[in-house]
Amino acid sequence: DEMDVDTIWQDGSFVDWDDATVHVLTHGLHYGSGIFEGVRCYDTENGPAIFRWEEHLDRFYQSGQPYDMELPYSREELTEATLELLRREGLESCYIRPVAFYGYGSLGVSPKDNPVNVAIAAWPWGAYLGEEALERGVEVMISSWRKHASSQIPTNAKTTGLYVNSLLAGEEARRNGYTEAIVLNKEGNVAEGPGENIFLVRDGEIYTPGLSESILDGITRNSVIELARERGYTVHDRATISRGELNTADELFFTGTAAEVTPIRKVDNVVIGNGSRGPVTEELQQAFFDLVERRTDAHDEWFTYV
Ligand SMILES: Cc1[nH+]cc(COP(=O)(O)O)c(CN[C@@H](CCC(=O)O)C(=O)O)c1O
Repeated sequence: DEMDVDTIWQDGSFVDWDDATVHVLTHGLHYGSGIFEGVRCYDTENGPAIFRWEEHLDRFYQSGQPYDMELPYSREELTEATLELLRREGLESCYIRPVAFYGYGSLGVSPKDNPVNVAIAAWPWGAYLGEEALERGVEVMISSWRKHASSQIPTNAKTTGLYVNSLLAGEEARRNGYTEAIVLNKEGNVAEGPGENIFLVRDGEIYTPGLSESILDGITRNSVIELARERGYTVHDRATISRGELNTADELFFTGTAAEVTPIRKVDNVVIGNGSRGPVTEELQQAFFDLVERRTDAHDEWFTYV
């Protein structure tokens, strides 16, 4: 395949990439009844290392909870399968995609006794929003689609079906010539990106929406908050950010496993700060990459070496 990866772990065994298929009457395909994770492995000075695997695994199991979806594999089994997959494929810097879903059985909204299927794939994945984005930043649009409220669907679960909200918002932005969207919540305050959390810098202090704003509890978000506080920044990690504050921000940036730390340089064609990566963003982006590529021995407990 084009990703130059031959095998996928599926329901307990390693299968050829082309054979990793499901039945068209799979429950998850019809009703979005699946959960997934996005994890990065970095090629570090001490060899390939998966960033915060334990926290991603925690969230993977937790994401199934609202749907009574119990994964039929232990943490050890999923961890060993992932390490074995990366070793077999000789993957060093890569993106890991665990997914679980109600499988083939009865149809109808209730998953009844349909099996829970689990797969883990991995492939090389570069800068999520484009190589130049990390340095120059991206131009975003505030989507006309709002984020679903956490009272309607648990926004802290990475539910596959929910990502049609992200698709609607992100494609609307790209259709209009922007790279990515910002999604407001039903109160009209800032939630996050379609696949990223968002941070705002103003007068040297850092703000990011909290869980009450209907966001995903991002692992990169939490890591960057810790890195910022270690560097003496005041971080308001349960902020309510109004739409208007985006325009008067000194700096804005996205965080995510795929997006890493991506500056935002324009919102709806309004220039943010100096119109490129801001100084605080650059400092935290550099700290993040120094950390994940192990040019520092800080937070070694965040790394699972392959
Ligand atoms: C809605 C959403 N919010 C925030 C984040 C950042 O969370 P974290 O990765 O734990 O820092 C992600 C991850 N988005 C994943 C899926 C991207 C995709 O295109 O699929 C990712 O970054 O892997 C989200 O999907």
